Amino acid sequence: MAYLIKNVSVLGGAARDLLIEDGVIKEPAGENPRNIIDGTGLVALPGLVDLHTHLREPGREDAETVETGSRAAALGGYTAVCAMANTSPVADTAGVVEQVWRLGREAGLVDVQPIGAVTIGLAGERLAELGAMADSAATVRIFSDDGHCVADPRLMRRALEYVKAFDGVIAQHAEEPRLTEGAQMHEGEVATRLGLTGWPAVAEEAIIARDVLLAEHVGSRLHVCHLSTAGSVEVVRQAKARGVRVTAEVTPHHLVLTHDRAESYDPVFKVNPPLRTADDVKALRTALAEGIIDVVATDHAPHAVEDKECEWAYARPGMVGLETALSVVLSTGALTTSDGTIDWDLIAERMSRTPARIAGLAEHGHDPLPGAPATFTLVDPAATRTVDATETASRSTNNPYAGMSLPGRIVATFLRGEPTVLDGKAQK
Ligand SMILES: NC(=O)N[C@@H](CC(=O)O)C(=O)O
Ligand SMILES: [Zn+2]
Ligand SMILES: [Zn+2]
Repeated sequence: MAYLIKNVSVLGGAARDLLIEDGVIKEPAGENPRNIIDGTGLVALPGLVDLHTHLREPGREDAETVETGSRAAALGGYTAVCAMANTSPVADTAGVVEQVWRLGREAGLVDVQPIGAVTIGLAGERLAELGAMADSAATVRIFSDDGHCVADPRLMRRALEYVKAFDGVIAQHAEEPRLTEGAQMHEGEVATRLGLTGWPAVAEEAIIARDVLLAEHVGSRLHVCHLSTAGSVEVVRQAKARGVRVTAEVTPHHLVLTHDRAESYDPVFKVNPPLRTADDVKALRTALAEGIIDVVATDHAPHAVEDKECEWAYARPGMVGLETALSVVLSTGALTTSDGTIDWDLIAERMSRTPARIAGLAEHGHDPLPGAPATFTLVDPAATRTVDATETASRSTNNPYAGMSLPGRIVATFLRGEPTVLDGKAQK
């Protein structure tokens, strides 16, 4: 079906019309199609790409499935998500990554690109079959033991060496396990006051420092998951200045929430790495604007009610984030031009083009202009909404923004010319 989008601003530019036909964007000419979308006041962005999503299938379909997570992603303006490997069974074989990839195709809401585990069962002892996953139908290029750190430096080195052959990348959950035993939240004054065991910033920074040296030594690609401290920013800054092939992501929640949220003892705020200090938040925003942090990635981590609505110490870490990511980023004002207006080009860079490039997703990250694949999203930047945790396509409601008023609303999302979202509603 063809669509005509009238009067839409592409990346903040002057209003124009776009024809969506045969899976691509065209210059409108001749007879107009019957389906017309009024784009007045809307901004077209390349479909967002998430490098870090937990879809929970196989194994915890009560918390999320590939389909429900894909729907949440489309509603958040995403057209591709990279699915983390910490499922049950773990995505550490060609069979499991192909299963996730196939479920994503069947759901048809976003492209689901599986991430493969680095080590068998995420146990940190033996390398998984990285080559078989790379050669599989899922063509895995990103490998991660996320949820766990590849703590053994020899294994990390081997993994970096191995993926170099096919330009793969190791995405590290940077957490020195000996420094975070029993940790419940960020190590600092709030943890001291609440009497909770702390997760010190240096547990993250020490691993990132080690890994950039390993990546430099091997000449391979390292990606730092959910970077959360000002010190980590400095380690990455120095490594980039030396030419190390390192990229880094920040989550929306680490850009707005701080460790004092734990004072509520509400486990919805329990997450790894933990919410940090206001100074860290400031440093992360600046680093994202500068490009020391390359991308925003959601770390969408849905959890079933019984794993969240319990005592803080027993609750699983993680929070949902796909449906609110763009709004949260807009709310920070971090990606603005010198006159304070939203820098849509920079948003496209951090949330679509760069993640697409890191993941090797050639069909994503293209500006929505004639000639490009019709894989894009339409945002209403003037809209505001109050977040309701239960109004979600996700199976889980562990939403830390509940009750907050956030700017921006996704009006439509298209994947290869097919609408996955129209009028803010999922089409499948
Ligand atoms: N971020 C989290 O707190 N939890 C993630 C794992 C992870 O990203 O480390 C999860 O799988 O629930
Ligand atoms: Zn992690
Ligand atoms: Zn994660």
